[in-house]
Amino acid sequence: MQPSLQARGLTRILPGPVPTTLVEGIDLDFTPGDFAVITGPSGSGKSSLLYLLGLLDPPTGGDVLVEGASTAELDGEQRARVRLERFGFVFQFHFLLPEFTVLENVMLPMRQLGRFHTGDMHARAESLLGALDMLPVAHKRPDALSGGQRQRTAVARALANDPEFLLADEPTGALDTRNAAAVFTILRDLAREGRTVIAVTHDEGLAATADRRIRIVDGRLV
Ligand SMILES: Nc1ncnc2c1ncn2[C@@H]1O[C@H](COP(=O)(O)OP(=O)(O)OP(=O)(O)O)[C@@H](O)[C@H]1O
Repeated sequence: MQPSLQARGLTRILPGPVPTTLVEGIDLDFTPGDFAVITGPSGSGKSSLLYLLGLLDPPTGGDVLVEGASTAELDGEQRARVRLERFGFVFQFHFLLPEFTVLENVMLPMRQLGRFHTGDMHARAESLLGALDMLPVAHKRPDALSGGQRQRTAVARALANDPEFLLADEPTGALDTRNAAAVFTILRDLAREGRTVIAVTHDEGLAATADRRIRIVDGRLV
């Protein structure tokens, strides 16, 4: 199968009197349906790699290819557009907007993309929340939810624009064991639907449930 996302010699070194190497020389291929985890010791560069793959940070060397197309020459605005259209992100802390309801939070990326009519956005957000058993709390604000519910809202929001790539940085880091396992099951199911799902995790038990494990030490693949 043709890779959907590729890293080629991916490198990010922060300049300074003593340059800091975050990741160096990473080559990876991902295909639709991949459920991959990135593991490694604290400070090894896991988040840095994920942020590079998600076009959140620019590399200082190498390239990320999306559906075979180089992103090396894109400016900040073009990278943001690719992210909005093709990537969904889930972080350890959900970053939901507290003044909006769950439903409104999920609709926000659709508003940004500007591709959906209001009625369609509403229906789509309800459908995403329904699939994650979140409809009963769709009209609540994030501070009225449990940690697991907030993270499921964050997953629904990440799916708002039907991304090919779902990237998650320690998505279960703030959850208890049961909710953490539930979030991982959701991620696996999303990969089964044909998305490319890549998650950073410290949790060895959860990592063992992924199809593929990418281990990184001192910014390099091992
Ligand atoms: N903006 C930055 N400026 C300076 N150093 C940074 C910056 N971002 C990351 N680092 C350093 O780069 C290394 C890799 O960081 P990164 O967050 O990618 O590691 P990680 O494996 O995700 O760590 P953790 O598991 O603790 O979250 C660490 O030593 C970190 O301190």
